[in-house]
Amino acid sequence: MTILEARAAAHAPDASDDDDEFDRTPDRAPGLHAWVEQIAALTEPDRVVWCDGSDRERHELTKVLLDEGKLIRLNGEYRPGSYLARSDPDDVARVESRTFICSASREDAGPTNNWVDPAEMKTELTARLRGAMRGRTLYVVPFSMGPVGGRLSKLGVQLTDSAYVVLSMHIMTRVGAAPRALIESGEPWVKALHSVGCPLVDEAGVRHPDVEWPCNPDKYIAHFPHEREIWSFGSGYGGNALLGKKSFALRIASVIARDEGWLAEHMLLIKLTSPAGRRFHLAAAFPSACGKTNLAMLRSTLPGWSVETLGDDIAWLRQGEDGRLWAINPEAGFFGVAPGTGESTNPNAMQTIWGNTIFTNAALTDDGDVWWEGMTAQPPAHLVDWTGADWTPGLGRPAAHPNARFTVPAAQCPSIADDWEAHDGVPLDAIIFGGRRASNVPLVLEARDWNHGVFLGATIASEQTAAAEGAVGELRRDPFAMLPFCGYNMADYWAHWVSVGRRLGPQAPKIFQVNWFRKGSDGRYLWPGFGDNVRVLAWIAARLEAGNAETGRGAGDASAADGPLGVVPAPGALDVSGLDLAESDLAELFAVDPAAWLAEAELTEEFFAGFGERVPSELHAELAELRARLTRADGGRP
Ligand SMILES: Nc1nc2c(ncn2[C@@H]2O[C@H](COP(=O)(O)OP(=O)(O)OP(=O)(O)O)[C@@H](O)[C@H]2O)c(=O)[nH]1
Ligand SMILES: O=C([O-])CC(=O)C(=O)O
Ligand SMILES: [Mn+2]
Repeated sequence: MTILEARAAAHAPDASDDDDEFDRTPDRAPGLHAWVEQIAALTEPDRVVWCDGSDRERHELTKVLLDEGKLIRLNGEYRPGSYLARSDPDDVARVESRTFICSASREDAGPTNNWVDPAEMKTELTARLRGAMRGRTLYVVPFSMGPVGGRLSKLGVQLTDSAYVVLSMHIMTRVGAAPRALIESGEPWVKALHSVGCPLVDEAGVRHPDVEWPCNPDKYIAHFPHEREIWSFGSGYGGNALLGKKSFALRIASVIARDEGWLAEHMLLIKLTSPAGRRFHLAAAFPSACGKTNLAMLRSTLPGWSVETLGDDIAWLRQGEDGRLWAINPEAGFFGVAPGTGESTNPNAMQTIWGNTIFTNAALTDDGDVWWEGMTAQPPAHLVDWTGADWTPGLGRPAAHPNARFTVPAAQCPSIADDWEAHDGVPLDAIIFGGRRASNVPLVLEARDWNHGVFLGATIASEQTAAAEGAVGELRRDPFAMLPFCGYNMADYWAHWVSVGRRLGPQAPKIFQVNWFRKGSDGRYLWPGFGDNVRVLAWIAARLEAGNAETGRGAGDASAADGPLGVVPAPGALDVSGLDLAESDLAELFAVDPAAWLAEAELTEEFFAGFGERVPSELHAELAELRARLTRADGGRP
């Protein structure tokens, strides 16, 4: 039965007898079948539809959403096959305060996660889910994270009562018969249950009209790492509802990775090619809305250098038979930040979203296209803003929500690498950590060794962005850009990184830290960023070449010098030719104020103390080493 037929049947008088598609599904995966039946009995949807990921399904879901007024069709002349969704104004970003890691003990979740006893959480959520899908359709969405059947790939099934979520899962993951067949053949898989928590029929059996963006003021994004399960209730927003992404590929996968000896990371993945044709694979972890998608799609301003895109948000890293660390992007699409994305900043993203794109919370132009702040230098004279209200420039409020997003297939990206779906992934040469820091953190530095790199990752702080609730601009620790995404105790996660490095030994990727966001005393960004970030990548490549030539690490060739924080470019080693960059700004980009850093070291000590005994001794040793170097740089004052 197709989705439209199922809906028609459900509205026919005697539909209830044969509308359950799953009754006619052969019971080859009793776990899956029984689970779907159990959730259907609990949530009481009008019907259950098994999704196959086909184009036909996509068209039918789109028609349903258009008919229900939940999508607006954009002008096909400008944006073929594309739609705009407007969310509830209270459902626009991830809800970290309502995100839970329900491990067996509070200590396993650690001090950075919200913890609730798993049995208690299931009892509470079961009550919330009772009848939660009344009047709606329960979609069963089998999917693969990573290419279907790939060595590093993993399987999941999302149950959801949102057609918008199914359409988005079509783009962001590999949905369909192939992952379902693997699940039915007995491969392990992750249960991902999602409901917007907004039934259309109340307890008395009275049907209520639907709304443009159903959701519930009470939200739960709950993870059960031991059972490898996700229960998400009350939100339709991407990071809370597209459960393959942050919930599975990071929170649950980080636990699987700990148990299996690999790494699930909040990292973009790129291939960098030098003028001499040398190729480097780099992964970079930046907190939400701190430049991953932009770096992943970088268009080089340095002649001869190029960047190809492999992934823009998540990377799974695993040691290969050759002893090196190999990486895949487990996703199939991009869920990118729209504001700030324009021809001048990210032309590859602008070309990627030429069509077949779902926009959420963008503004609508009078001729049926989308617009957001930063798409063009001048806004159109009139828009309908993300809330559906009329908008004209000068109103003093943005037309698009600051966390407006585009959802688009990765294959449409003009800079996508040929091998982005390679089953074994790509061998990694370097790992980069970064954050949004107006002060203190230099443009780039290189870790002295793996453990120093783990220390750099563990101590990242970044200014809050609109990607999650909270005060934008406030500085917070975001170790490894994983603060909201680590599915277990963050200190254990650091220890896991240390142990992975030990296993990789000399084959480990080199580790770097970058900061595109340093500001001058006048408040302007000191570094041009975007395409010019390739200049930093070129220096990193030079360091990788130097590392290959030498046996050891650290400074020791013409490209680098030793600094208190790490290895930095030697004078002249960073190519800034043709940039309008004052000598004083360049100096400021690398300035290290030992007093400010000693104060930051104090805060790091406090931060580590919050994790107690579980912090690996290697990180305490790195902190001691940092303080010693800073004290020497400060003229030896204690
Ligand atoms: N000044 C400056 N801004 C940048 C740079 N790179 C990205 N940005 C801006 O930072 C914001 C977020 O960039 P994204 O690339 O979407 O960030 P992200 O890390 O992919 O965000 P998530 O998808 O939320 O994880 C956008 O407004 C960008 O325009 C840069 O090099 N310099
Ligand atoms: O997960 C989301 O909602 C969007 C995203 O990429 C992030 O916040 O890091
Ligand atoms: Mn992104």
